[in-house]
Amino acid sequence: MKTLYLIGFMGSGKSTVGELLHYDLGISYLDTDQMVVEKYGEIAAIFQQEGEDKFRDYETEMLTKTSPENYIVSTGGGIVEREENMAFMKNNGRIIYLDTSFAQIADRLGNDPSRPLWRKNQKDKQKLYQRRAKWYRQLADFTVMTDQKSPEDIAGEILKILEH
Ligand SMILES: Nc1ncnc2c1ncn2[C@@H]1O[C@H](COP(=O)(O)OP(=O)(O)O)[C@@H](O)[C@H]1O
Ligand SMILES: O=C(O)C1=C[C@@H](OP(=O)(O)O)[C@@H](O)[C@H](O)C1
Ligand SMILES: [Mg+2]
Repeated sequence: MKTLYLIGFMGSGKSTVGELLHYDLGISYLDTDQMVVEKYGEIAAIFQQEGEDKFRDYETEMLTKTSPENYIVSTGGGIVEREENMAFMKNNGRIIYLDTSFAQIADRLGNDPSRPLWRKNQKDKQKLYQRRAKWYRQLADFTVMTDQKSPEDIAGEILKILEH
């Protein structure tokens, strides 16, 4: 199976659904954020001490380590901030976009302090959401709407997509 990259905004469920698919399909799993944390430490600390650009370097480093076959990869919401990342995923695997409304994301994340870009004010977060939504849509081979669905239902929809 070609590697599956899950993309979407923070809180769309990439990490949660990625792990479910990993168990359902019995194939290997990676989360680019987890890989960064294991090598470089907590994300909030990286943003604070080294800046977002350095975090993006680490994120790209981890993405380019992922293999084109037999992996489920949950990406970070900002993976689309670099064109080289988008090109890498397009050339190496299949891309599924978890499309979630801003309102639902706000419900899920609340005041989560572990995501530095979620600490911005409401207007900036909405702008970021709109700017990235375009890229997610363009990049995706498939899109799954996630509002009002459980992670299990979303994983089930993806499994159906993979059967075709
Ligand atoms: N379909 C869903 N319905 C309700 N809550 C969800 C759903 N998917 C994820 N969550 C919750 O939203 C939060 C963010 O999920 P996560 O998988 O970390 O998203 P991402 O990796 O896209 O940022 C977590 O608290 C998770 O339990
Ligand atoms: O959207 C972003 O720029 C980010 C999303 C986060 O991952 P999730 O999308 O898994 O929350 C994480 O990579 C970091 O906090 C930056
Ligand atoms: Mg995640």
